[in-house]
This record gives sequence, C-alpha cells and structure tokens, in this order.
Amino acid sequence: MVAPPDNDVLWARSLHHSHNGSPALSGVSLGVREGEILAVSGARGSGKTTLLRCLSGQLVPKEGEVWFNSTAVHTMPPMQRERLRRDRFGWIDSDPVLVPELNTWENAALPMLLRGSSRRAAKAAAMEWLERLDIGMCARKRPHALLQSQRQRVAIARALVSTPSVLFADEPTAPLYAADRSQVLRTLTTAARSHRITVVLATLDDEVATLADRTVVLVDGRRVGALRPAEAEGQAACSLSV
Ligand SMILES: Nc1ncnc2c1ncn2[C@@H]1O[C@H](COP(=O)(O)OP(=O)(O)OP(=O)(O)O)[C@@H](O)[C@H]1O
Repeated sequence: MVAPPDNDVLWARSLHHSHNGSPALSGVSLGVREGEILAVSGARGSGKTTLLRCLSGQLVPKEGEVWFNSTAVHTMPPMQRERLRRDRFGWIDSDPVLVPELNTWENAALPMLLRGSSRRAAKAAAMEWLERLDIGMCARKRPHALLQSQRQRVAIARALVSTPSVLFADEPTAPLYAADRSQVLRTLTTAARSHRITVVLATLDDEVATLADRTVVLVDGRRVGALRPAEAEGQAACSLSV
C-alpha cells in the first residue's frame, strides 16, 4: 500500500466495485484536498453513489484503496469504519430519513446527542443551522408534519451540526423545488467554506458544479474528466479524457 499525498484529505486509487456482478466502478482514482468542494457528476447509473459510498467507508470496494488523511479506510474493521463515519464524516442523501419520534431540532441535533453533548449545547447548535436553512420556525414539529423539502433541510442541518471533516452529499437538492435549490446549495457551500469542511457532492444539477472548486465526471463507472467551475457551465457539451 502506498500512502496518499500529504495535501489530500481523501484519496482513492483504482477503485473497482460491482453490485451483484454488474460493474458500478471501474478503476476510479481521485484525491480531494482539505476544504475543497468537489462535485461528482455523471448520468444516472454512472457510479456516483457507489463512489461516495466507497469514499465514506459505507462500502468496501472490491479492489482499490481509500485513504482518509493517512489512515487506510478500505482495510478498517467494520466497527472502526462506523466510528470514523460517525465522528468525522457527514452524509446527506437525496431522500431524507429522519427519526419519526423526534422533533425537528432533536433530529438535527442527533449527532451531537449521540456523542454525549448536553441537550442545551446540542439544541443551540441545531437551532443555529435550522435558522440558516430557514426552517427554525419548524423546530418543534415532527417529520410527518413537514414537507419533503423541509425534511431535506433538517437532514442537511443534521449533517452539518457536528462540523464534520468531510461532508458527502448524494444529490442533496433532488427533493427541493427549483426556487429552494439555489438557497440551500449556497448555504451548504458557504457553510462548508467558512468551517473548512471538505465536501464531495454527487449531482446531476449544473448549478452545483458551478459552485464547486472542481468537478470530476463519471461515465459508466469510469472517470473521464475534471472540470473547473467556468468549464462546468458548459459541461454537457464536454468530453474530456484523463
Ligand atoms: N444495490 C444495487 N444492486 C444492484 N445494482 C446496483 C445497486 N446499486 C447500484 N447499482 C447499479 O450500479 C450502477 C451504478 O449505480 P450508482 O447508483 O452508483 O450510480 P449513480 O450515478 O449514483 O446513479 P443515480 O444518479 O441514478 O443515483 C448502476 O448500473 C446501478 O444500476
């Protein structure tokens, strides 16, 4: 095993993965610098989710290496990977899953409560994020009383509340109305930049790519290009080879 370059917080080499025999990743390598916002784009089924799940330790790739700082993630025992995910990573899915018995602020505060923070501190941190995401007025509502777009904001607040080192977001704006998308994306990227949170963001949304520092493009499980924001605006027309 070769250790990753010092300036990459996250580093993957030659990842291969298949689901029930059908290939999802075929030799993807990439590095993500600390504080960088990296967009992963590609058509449906191109392997974006599988890549994020491998990078975040949810999935162990069939072949290849994943490193977080100087720690090998792909060789970690399951409990240690679980701890890494809980303590250092945040995750936002396109379909927000909240705990139905908890109200909005408790859902957002959950990572801090699970780590043993006091209710008062956890609530204060959760409320700060809920206000920034324009959902503070729903703090006492349960998930069933919220719109899908409001539930997604709660899931975003929950992912940010404990200031993770790396935030993985898998099509985070998918359940939002177009009018909401821009505001939520800008809140997310501004928060990440101000807190030096590294972000890896899978997306089909061109606006995401323009807010990112860099975009990598997947086609059929292979990495076919890297774009800077100015280029990303016209990415649909691009076909780059690495
Ligand atoms: N659990 C699974 N079982 C079987 N095949 C899967 C599974 N998850 C993904 N796949 C397949 O692996 C390939 C890559 O899927 P993946 O979800 O990583 O792509 P994606 O780019 O995130 O797609 P989408 O934008 O639709 O979420 C696809 O062909 C998909 O059908």
